[in-house]
Amino acid sequence: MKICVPATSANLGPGFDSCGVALSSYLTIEIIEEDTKWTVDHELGDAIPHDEQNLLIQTAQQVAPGLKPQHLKMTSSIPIARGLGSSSSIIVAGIELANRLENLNLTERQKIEIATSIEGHPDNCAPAICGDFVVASYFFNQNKPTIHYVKHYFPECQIIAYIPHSQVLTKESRSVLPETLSFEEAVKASSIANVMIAAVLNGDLRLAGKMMEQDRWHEAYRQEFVPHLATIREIVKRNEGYAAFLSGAGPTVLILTSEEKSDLITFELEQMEGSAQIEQLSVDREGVQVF
Ligand SMILES: Nc1ncnc2c1ncn2[C@@H]1O[C@H](COP(=O)(O)OP(=O)(O)OP(=O)(O)O)[C@@H](O)[C@H]1O
Ligand SMILES: N[C@@H](CCO)C(=O)O
Repeated sequence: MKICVPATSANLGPGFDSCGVALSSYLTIEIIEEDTKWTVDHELGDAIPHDEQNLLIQTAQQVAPGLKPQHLKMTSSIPIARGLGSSSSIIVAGIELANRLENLNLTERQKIEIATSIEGHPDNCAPAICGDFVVASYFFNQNKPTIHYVKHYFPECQIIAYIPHSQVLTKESRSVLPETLSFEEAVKASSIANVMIAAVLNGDLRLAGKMMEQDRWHEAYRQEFVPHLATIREIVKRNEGYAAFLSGAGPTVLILTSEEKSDLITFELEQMEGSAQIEQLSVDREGVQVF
């Protein structure tokens, strides 16, 4: 059995902690055999545990405490701590691992609820589970966690990810956010997000892109982690791309463009100073899959 989970890009500018899109880069978990202890074979570096300390196993055990240990193989093309949902991908894989090994028959909603309670916000894990574009809300109502979510088709476009080689942990990137915003500022920020979402639903990426670049919730506070964002925005604007915005907590910047502008924008990104990997991606429409 193989579990395959897509990368995700959260926020899309003003959809902070709420909107996300699944992308064509994947984490794959393969069950090799039942064993006497948990082992995770991977080549993702020394910081990622090979034993039951791995977040994959921790999550699976949280969902199904009596799980029998397995020998697993993990491969991933989702870079860690770059803003492409690596932590959500592993949490979603852990939930699916427990689901399949214990025949729990978890529904899509139950998986989203579990993943969100671990991750703290639904904008990466919901699209990792559902695929495509997901808008979600998560709040506590009389101490009860409440989730609402809607999956919708994301318009066809070219997606370019500018992925710096340096890592930024979500925790670190959230620590610079303000604790409060004024009522006036919150109304502005929310109206921009509303138009962004409505434009995506209408298939109007030109308008959606304008709104994606007008975020007022988080990007301004995170500038220290993304000194490259301003230059990328100039390149995208000059070449009439749709938008460039911080992917999740950064430092990756996601660029949306039409097919005809994609090669030129990619070429200009490659000429930029600094070390980054540039990948052309597409929208994953399926979410987590088991083969
Ligand atoms: N394949 C993996 N196996 C085990 N743990 C992982 C794996 N991938 C990510 N993690 C854990 O998730 C952490 C990174 O999560 P973090 O939320 O900081 O970044 P991200 O999910 O890549 O970015 P973002 O949430 O902004 O999209 C890693 O430090 C590690 O603890
Ligand atoms: N909405 C989250 C996504 C990263 O986990 C953030 O921007 O901090």
